[in-house]
Amino acid sequence: MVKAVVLGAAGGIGQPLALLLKANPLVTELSLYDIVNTPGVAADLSHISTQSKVTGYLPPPKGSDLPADDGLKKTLAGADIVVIPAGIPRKPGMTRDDLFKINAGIVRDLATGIATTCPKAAVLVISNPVNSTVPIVAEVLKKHGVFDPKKVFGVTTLDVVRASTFVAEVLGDLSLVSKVSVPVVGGHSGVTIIPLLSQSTVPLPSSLDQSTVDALIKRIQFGGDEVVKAKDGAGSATLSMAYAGALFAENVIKALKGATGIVVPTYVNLSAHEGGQVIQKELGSSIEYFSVPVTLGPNGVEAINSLGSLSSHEQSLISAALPELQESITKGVQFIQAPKL
Ligand SMILES: NC(=O)C1=CN([C@@H]2O[C@H](COP(=O)(O)OP(=O)(O)OC[C@H]3O[C@@H](n4cnc5c(N)ncnc54)[C@H](O)[C@@H]3O)[C@@H](O)[C@H]2O)C=CC1
Ligand SMILES: O=C([O-])CC(=O)C(=O)O
Repeated sequence: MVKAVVLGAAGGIGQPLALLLKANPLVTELSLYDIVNTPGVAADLSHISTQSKVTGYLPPPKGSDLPADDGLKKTLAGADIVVIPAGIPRKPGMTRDDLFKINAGIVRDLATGIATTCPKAAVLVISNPVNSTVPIVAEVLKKHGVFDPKKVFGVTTLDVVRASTFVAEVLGDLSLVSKVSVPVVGGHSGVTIIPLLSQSTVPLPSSLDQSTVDALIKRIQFGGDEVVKAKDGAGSATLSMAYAGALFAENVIKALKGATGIVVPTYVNLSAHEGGQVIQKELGSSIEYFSVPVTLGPNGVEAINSLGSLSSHEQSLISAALPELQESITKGVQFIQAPKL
């Protein structure tokens, strides 16, 4: 039995993500929460002929005697996995960090619901800026004494999905896409996104000139901007993100149910894991959060794996990413530990 929850389920990502989870035979119960429209989305999905029972909740109406988190808590009760795509998306000209002002508070409140209702659930954070929202979730859970570093994940799967697609395009053969896997490490914004092209399962030809490789790295790092620009004010990636989020959620669910050997990059707390401490040493940095290849297991993160052998260019990309990543992590941690009045 697996109860999956989507918080922000009526949004651009939330709806197609909920659809993909409803279509997933591993999910037996699907519960949806948003501040608008969830009863309609849930009713619509509930007619799909798969086994999962679907429910949708809202906050109580204005003037209600019910506590403000009543709908949230009903949604979260008994959850095994909670996926969070709640919050505003970018418009052209904005950075992901520009979303912090609004999304930090949204994620904090949702994390409080998780801490008090389903503290053992796996929490998959999609809301941007992921580099800060994951530390926010962790700090809220710590405050309630229920933080399990094995169970909090920043979803960076879209970067991995993009890397496969763009590499296959450069190779000139999209049919290769299912064979191409590239670890993407670091964080989830601009220069903090570091595709380890030297470890691509389908190697790039050595004849490829450096400017093509540089352009490929840049396209993976700024793939989100490509979509924001094309949507021209109507938001950011939603469908590809729903695909990526459902893929990552499925891997977590499979591992929770006992599947072994699933290795995926995800943005996690490093210092809580032995393998994470090894990476910190390798990086020469005490950075607390980093996207790394992780082995999943029945308790969440089973092990943090090595970054593997890096080219000197990849090492320099990591060095360039660390200051921005550290700043975003500190901003998220301070938002909970030392909130400004
Ligand atoms: N991690 C990643 O790779 C990616 C992350 N994102 C991020 O995902 C987030 C959502 O993006 P979209 O779905 O396109 O936005 P959207 O605006 O279409 O949907 C967001 C939903 O969140 C809901 N919401 C707002 N406050 C809430 C609250 N307190 N509780 C519950 N729900 C609430 C809204 O009502 C809305 O339905 C954005 O922050 C975006 O930047 C987007 C693409 C990729
Ligand atoms: O670019 C954005 O704002 C949304 C996002 O995180 C992505 O598409 O990678």
